[in-house]
Amino acid sequence: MASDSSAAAFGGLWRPLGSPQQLKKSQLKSSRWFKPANGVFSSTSTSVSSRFIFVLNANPPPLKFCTGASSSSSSSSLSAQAGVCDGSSSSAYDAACLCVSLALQGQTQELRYREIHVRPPAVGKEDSKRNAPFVIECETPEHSKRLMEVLDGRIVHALGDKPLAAWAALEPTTAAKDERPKLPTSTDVRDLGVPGIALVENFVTAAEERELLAFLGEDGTWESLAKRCVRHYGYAFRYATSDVAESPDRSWPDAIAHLAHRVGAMCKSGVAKACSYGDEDFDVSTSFDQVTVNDYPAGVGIAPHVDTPRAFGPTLASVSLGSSCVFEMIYDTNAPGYESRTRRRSAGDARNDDDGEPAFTRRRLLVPRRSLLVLSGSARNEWSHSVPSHKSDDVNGVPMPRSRRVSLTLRDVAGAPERRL
Ligand SMILES: O=C(O)CCC(=O)C(=O)O
Ligand SMILES: [Fe+2]
Repeated sequence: MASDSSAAAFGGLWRPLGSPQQLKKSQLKSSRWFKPANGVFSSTSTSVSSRFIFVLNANPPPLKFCTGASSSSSSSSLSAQAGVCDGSSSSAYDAACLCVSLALQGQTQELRYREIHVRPPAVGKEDSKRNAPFVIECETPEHSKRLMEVLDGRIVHALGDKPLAAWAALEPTTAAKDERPKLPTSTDVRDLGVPGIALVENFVTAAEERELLAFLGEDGTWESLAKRCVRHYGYAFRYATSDVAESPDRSWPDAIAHLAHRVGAMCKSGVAKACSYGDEDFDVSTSFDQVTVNDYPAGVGIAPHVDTPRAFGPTLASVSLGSSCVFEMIYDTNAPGYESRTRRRSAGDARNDDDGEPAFTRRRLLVPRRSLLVLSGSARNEWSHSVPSHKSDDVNGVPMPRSRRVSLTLRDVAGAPERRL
């Protein structure tokens, strides 16, 4: 954190926001970025790369600020970035540049603008102007540390009616990432501590697995995504808008109908409930009318996400074929109601906070080949799920090589007028 004198150095433009806790951003869904304990680097601090991430947490107002207001000796070298912005689509980017420029002028004279690079968020994201994470690349880790200290937990006042809050975190070096203690992997959902999750092992036999894979190999065409192929039954899923087609527009072959019926019956029978953690969160009323098949090459996974509740009903089910894998469930503890929903904490909680409270809780579950995984309640709506991309999963110290994995995700299209089952 910068000292009080920095506020004067910034001509009153900045003030500390109090606890950086207020500025934690939910989109930082992994513990990749971190802050040193209490904002202080100790000899045991993780070593950092030259990059840090920087988030502006409000819609940037049209910037009225102009170069004339910054009359420090270094302003001439910075003025190109601190110019007037008309509030158009690039305003978040300009605001980030401006924040960094001010930080450089007021605090770290020896840093020059040419030594950093602000990367705007990926183009085309609808909300890129709000909560936009910027990656700042400095020349050295020392520079990134100093800039983070200056920017983190600050609010910019002179940019218009709406203040912009800044939240920053550092990137650990690759070596430091490898040094982190490995999270334990649960082999039983009841040890996982994620309410509303069930795992039914050996849900399909080896013969059924062969038949399903043979059927999928012959049936229709695959759609290629960046690293995996997908196919949909019942309703198409549109990745660009995270939505499904309005009415069923895909075939519903017998093999798929049979599987959907079996999964639905398993959920209703109470067997899935018996294999679950957190019964009261477990909704078993679903009939499945949409199936997405994911075909993952060896080592490929899927990024953390919550299946959009707008499109899909309260229960998700996934049947794993061809390979086991480790699922990672992530909960953002800054979301309201964390304590009441998560009844246990384990030594495996990932911590990237600076006051001992975990900012994100991460749990790992071994999902065996031929099993049925069911997500409902909190597990479906509040925890994001992912399959991290690894050639080999570490299961409590034992390497488990991953081969090609085909999963069938069964869902119920929210509000669909007709039910197939
Ligand atoms: O591969 C899996 O089991 C999960 C797939 C998934 O999360 C999805 O399709 O939304
Ligand atoms: Fe999913």
